[in-house]
Amino acid sequence: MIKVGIVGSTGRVGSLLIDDLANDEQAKVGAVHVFGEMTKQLPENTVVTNDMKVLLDSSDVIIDFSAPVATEALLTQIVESGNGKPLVIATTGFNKHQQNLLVEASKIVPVLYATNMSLGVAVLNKLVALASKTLADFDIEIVEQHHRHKVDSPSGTALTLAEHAANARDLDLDKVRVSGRDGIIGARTKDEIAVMALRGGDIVGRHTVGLYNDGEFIELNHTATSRNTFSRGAIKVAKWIIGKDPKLYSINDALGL
Ligand SMILES: NC(=O)C1=CN([C@@H]2O[C@H](COP(=O)(O)OP(=O)(O)OC[C@H]3O[C@@H](n4cnc5c(N)ncnc54)[C@H](OP(=O)(O)O)[C@@H]3O)[C@@H](O)[C@H]2O)C=CC1
Ligand SMILES: O=C(O)C1=N[C@H](C(=O)O)C[C@H](O)C1
Repeated sequence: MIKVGIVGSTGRVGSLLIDDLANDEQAKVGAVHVFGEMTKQLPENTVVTNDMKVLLDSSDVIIDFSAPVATEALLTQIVESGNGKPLVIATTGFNKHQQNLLVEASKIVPVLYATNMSLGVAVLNKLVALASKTLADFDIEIVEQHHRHKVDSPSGTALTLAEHAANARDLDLDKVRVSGRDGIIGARTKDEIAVMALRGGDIVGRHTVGLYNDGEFIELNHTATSRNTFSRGAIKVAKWIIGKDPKLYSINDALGL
């Protein structure tokens, strides 16, 4: 059995990972990193720790749905020690330093980073690239909606969708991204890509990429209706990444897209 180590094990998705792994025939929970208190019943012999080294030593692969500072501690442990285990990183909201650490860690162990672990969003990214390139005159606007507890904005998925749109048009997203409109801001500029966030209730995750022109528009939408979509997607790619060479992989590599 593959022993999975979980960072963010007490969280909304981490908790589902524990449930999904209890029903998996190839993988089980080997160890959990606990920051606060673990109240959930764990399988017998699960290693419970607040030490990233112990977590790594007790696991064959790590799945991380946590917070940027927690992922940073995991990555730092690997970069400073020069060894570790394959990583599946799903946490969003990283700063530049944390993004660099991800790249450094991927020179030591295989790392798959995906801002969204669903098959649907992986395909949506491709559709957005195609539509953005083909419909070159259309205005691109992205809206994401999430539950009231989400702490980062805009979502990692929305930023990844925006990157696909910008890259397809040879634009630098940092230069063209708009994150708010308020007051007499002037007319929309041709290349800008707005990424707007709504928060409320228990919305699992909804992303809409609109391409608007005079006389017609297209809206490409993905809605996650269950958080298990993410936990099960992460378990699938965790099985795939074991045995791979150190490198930064995308979810498309794992899904063969
Ligand atoms: N890529 C994808 O498909 C998806 C990504 N996500 C991302 O995953 C992350 C987690 O989401 P979600 O489960 O909803 O969040 P939660 O807030 O429910 O869970 C966060 C987890 O991280 C732990 N944590 C927080 N701070 C620290 C810290 N300083 N050190 C160690 N552990 C810490 C929490 O522990 P404690 O309970 O003790 O506070 C908790 O276990 C977010 O970044 C979210 O955007 C979410 C869904 C899908
Ligand atoms: O925090 C969440 O819930 C989600 N976060 C991810 C993101 O920021 O894109 C993925 C998903 O939309 C749910």
